Amino acid sequence: MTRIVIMGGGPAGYEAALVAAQHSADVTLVENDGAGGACVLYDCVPSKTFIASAGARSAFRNAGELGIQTNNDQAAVDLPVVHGRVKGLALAQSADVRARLQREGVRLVNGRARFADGSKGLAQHRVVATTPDGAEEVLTADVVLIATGATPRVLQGAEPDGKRVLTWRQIYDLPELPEHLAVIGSGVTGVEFASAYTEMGVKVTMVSSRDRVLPHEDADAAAVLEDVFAERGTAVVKHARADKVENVGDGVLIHLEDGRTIEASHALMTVGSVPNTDDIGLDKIGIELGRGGYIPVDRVSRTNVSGVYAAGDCTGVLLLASVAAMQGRIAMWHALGEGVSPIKLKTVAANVFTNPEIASVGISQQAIDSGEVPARTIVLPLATNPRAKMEGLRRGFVKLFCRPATGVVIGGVVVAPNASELILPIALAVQNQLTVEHIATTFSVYPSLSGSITESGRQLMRHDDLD
Ligand SMILES: Cc1cc2nc3c(=O)[nH]c(=O)nc-3n(C[C@H](O)[C@H](O)[C@H](O)COP(=O)(O)OP(=O)(O)OC[C@H]3O[C@@H](n4cnc5c(N)ncnc54)[C@H](O)[C@@H]3O)c2cc1C
Ligand SMILES: NC(=O)c1ccc[n+]([C@@H]2O[C@H](COP(=O)([O-])OP(=O)(O)OC[C@H]3O[C@@H](n4cnc5c(N)ncnc54)[C@H](O)[C@@H]3O)[C@@H](O)[C@H]2O)c1
Repeated sequence: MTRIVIMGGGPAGYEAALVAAQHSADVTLVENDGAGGACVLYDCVPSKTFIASAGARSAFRNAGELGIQTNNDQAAVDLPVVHGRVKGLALAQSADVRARLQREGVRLVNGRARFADGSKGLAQHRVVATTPDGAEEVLTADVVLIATGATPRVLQGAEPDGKRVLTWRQIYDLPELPEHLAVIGSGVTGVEFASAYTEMGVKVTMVSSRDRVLPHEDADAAAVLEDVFAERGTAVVKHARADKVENVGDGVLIHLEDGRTIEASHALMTVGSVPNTDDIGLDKIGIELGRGGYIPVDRVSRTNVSGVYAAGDCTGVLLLASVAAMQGRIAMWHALGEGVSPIKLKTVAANVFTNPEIASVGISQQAIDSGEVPARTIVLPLATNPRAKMEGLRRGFVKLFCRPATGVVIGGVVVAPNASELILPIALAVQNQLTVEHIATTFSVYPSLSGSITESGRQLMRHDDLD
């Protein structure tokens, strides 16, 4: 029986463990914090639960436009209930993951794992698990999966204190909503929290080191978000790189590299993550870290060391729970001799959980505009969609990209409420090389936002006919 040791119990680790157990391997998973990992306990699950409460407040406040008057247009936030719900759901989800792993026969060890091989190049590996009480257990493995995830990046001079200078893992301990929150870093994490706190009624200032928010996402989508921020009074300070963040007692003072300063009551640091790779004994087995401290892997999650795989945020491939889980599964299928397809990043669907949401899949508009990928494109503003009009939605769009000659769908972007749900038909098309004709001739419900997706297909098809 193949002995497998997994270091870390986030989506990469636990999904791998499930696959390995289903293939009758002997699986031990060593996890430091709790089943589900940082994804479930501190990052993805808590943030999306918080965002759900923020969205409920917005829906309540916006009901007036549709003719529904509420008695209290302020829609008060009961923060202990919101935070209690966030933490409760995270713990419940972690317990579910734990129960599932145990049901499938995975052995769980609560502790910190590190390699302890006596020399490099061995056929079997030794992993030492140190439990919270300091006890050590030595595990021998034919295959090891490193799935240790990542941790919030700390800027020197802006060390979080948990009171006024905060990481996203500390905000759910605040007794009250911040009066004025400065969100430092305008990547996905930053804009999600800026959007959610704005919806909660908090004054928010975004500190963006670039000329726009979401520098890695679709530029038109980011522009919609900036418009929404402007309409709701969320300031975006651009070309602003924070050098130092001071807790000045009754607030924070943010010093920018160019000498400007920004005052706020609290600062939320969303300046990225660093992989958890520096104290797990990689030197003992001969893995050299790549740029940013990530573990280099190939498309079936192999490291350069035989029998050692890595998956998830510690590899820096695409920092998403879905990708982590797929890398983990692929690692186990490969290690256990199953037929496996290398991971295909061009088909990954992702979503930014702002209001409106921004979902995307496949080739980007930027790759098309730069001439890297030839494509025909269409953009349909949601304002033309009957369902959007009924629901009072003014912003958002559907974009669809296809190959010029064949009409095969190669990507798309949706900016809409629930874009995370609407992207699936485009993802399905990209994954299965469907054409715009397939999309155009599929029935969508009338009236529905997804009608804009089938209409995009029809508009691109019309170009086809003219070719
Ligand atoms: C605020 C935020 C929101 C996000 N929202 C989304 C989202 O909506 N959708 C999405 O797809 N992705 C989201 N992500 C990204 C997603 O959370 C990560 O991609 C995902 O958690 C990666 O999973 P992982 O298994 O690699 O690592 P993790 O979830 O980080 O789990 C790794 C675990 O390993 C443990 N560990 C570390 N070292 C050791 C050791 N030596 N021994 C034992 N255990 C160890 C850690 O304590 C941790 O529990 C979000 C990220 C952030 C920061
Ligand atoms: N909905 C989701 O799926 C979701 C949510 C959150 C995060 N994630 C994933 O996690 C990954 C990390 O995202 P992230 O937003 O946490 O990190 P990031 O690295 O993408 O963004 C951090 C931003 O902070 C900026 N920054 C760095 N130092 C700064 C400084 N001193 N002052 C001002 N700005 C500074 C950087 O320029 C960057 O734009 C992403 O790949 C994302 O896909 C996904």
